[in-house]
Amino acid sequence: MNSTDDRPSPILRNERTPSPKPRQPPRNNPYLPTPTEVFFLALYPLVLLFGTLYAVLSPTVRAAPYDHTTQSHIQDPSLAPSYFARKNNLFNVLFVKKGWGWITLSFIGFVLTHPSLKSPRARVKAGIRWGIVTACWVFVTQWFFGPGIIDRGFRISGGGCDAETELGMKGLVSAAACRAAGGRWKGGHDISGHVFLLVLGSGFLLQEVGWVVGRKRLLKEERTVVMIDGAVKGAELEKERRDREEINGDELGHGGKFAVFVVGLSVWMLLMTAIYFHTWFEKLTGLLVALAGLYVTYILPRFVPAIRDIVGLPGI
Ligand SMILES: CCCCCCCCCCCCCCCC(=O)SCCNC(=O)CCNC(=O)[C@H](O)C(C)(C)COP(=O)(O)O
Ligand SMILES: Nc1ncnc2c1ncn2[C@@H]1O[C@H](COP(=O)(O)O)[C@@H](OP(=O)(O)O)[C@H]1O
Repeated sequence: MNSTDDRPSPILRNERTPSPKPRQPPRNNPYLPTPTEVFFLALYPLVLLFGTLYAVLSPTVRAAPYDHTTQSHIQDPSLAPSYFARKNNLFNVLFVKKGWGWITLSFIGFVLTHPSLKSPRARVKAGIRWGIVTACWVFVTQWFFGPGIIDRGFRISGGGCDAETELGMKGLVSAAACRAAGGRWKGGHDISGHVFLLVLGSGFLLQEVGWVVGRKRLLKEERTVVMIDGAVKGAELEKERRDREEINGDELGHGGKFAVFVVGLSVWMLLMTAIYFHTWFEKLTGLLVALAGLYVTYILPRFVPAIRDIVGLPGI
């Protein structure tokens, strides 16, 4: 025999041959959304794509006169292609224009009524995450050490207020100030505030409600987290023992149902924005800025333990 191993075979040695280990499915990547999250996130670009294609292909929408400066159809009810193409439609005035208020209200309703969120610790952490997404909303749409990021982006990309040159009025650095002075805010890249708000707000509610309510029933998959020593573990490991003794937390409840209604309405209005307003590129940048906010709030803490200690993860 040519073999260099001159020990008797395992059978002769009376040793057990090692049984092959059952194959574990590969762990989800802590730096990326889980497959279920990817499924829900993919709905946003699909809605935007569908709306944009619908606008291009629909004879009614194509035939309606369009103003490229305001990025909307002519608002005269007899010329607008649909009720939803008008800025003064009730859904826009009462829902989207007060959008962050509705998102906040439904979130508070869910947190205060759901049995899984009874512990003060879970409520405080959920409140901190609300603070982060709210800060994103404030910075992008309202104020960012001066004008919000949308208004700053508009000016940086070459836009401005025509009243500044035509009427010689200085300092009209936001769309609101420009319009208040009777000017037209034109010429720049106008990140869609509607797309941003609707994606950020509904994505926030889906995370907060989905991981609490669907964790046991719908989502059999695990979120993974990076521990201080660099090891990748399942996020459930960090759930407090007391919280693991399961409270019957897989029912939506009234708060959850209201939040799902707000998410549904947001997706509907997103589709309306996609069909009747903005260029495809402005909708895309609105989407990307919102996704960046969701990434910072929900994925970043999975791989930065120090941040996870403060903000937690929904449902953990
Ligand atoms: C670490 C620094 C933190 C900085 C900020 C932290 C948070 C400060 C507190 C902010 C108050 C939050 C209040 C929450 C309750 C409400 O939201 S009530 C207000 C209701 N208003 C809205 O929801 C307005 C929503 N509308 C818009 O954002 C814009 O109209 C738009 C939809 C983005 C589009 O604008 P257009 O003008 O139509 O283009
Ligand atoms: N789904 C929708 N329904 C009605 N108006 C919409 C809309 N989406 C966008 N708009 C309007 O289009 C303009 C640009 O929106 P945004 O930049 O926020 O995406 C805004 O006009 P006004 O600012 O004149 O109200 C906004 O009200």
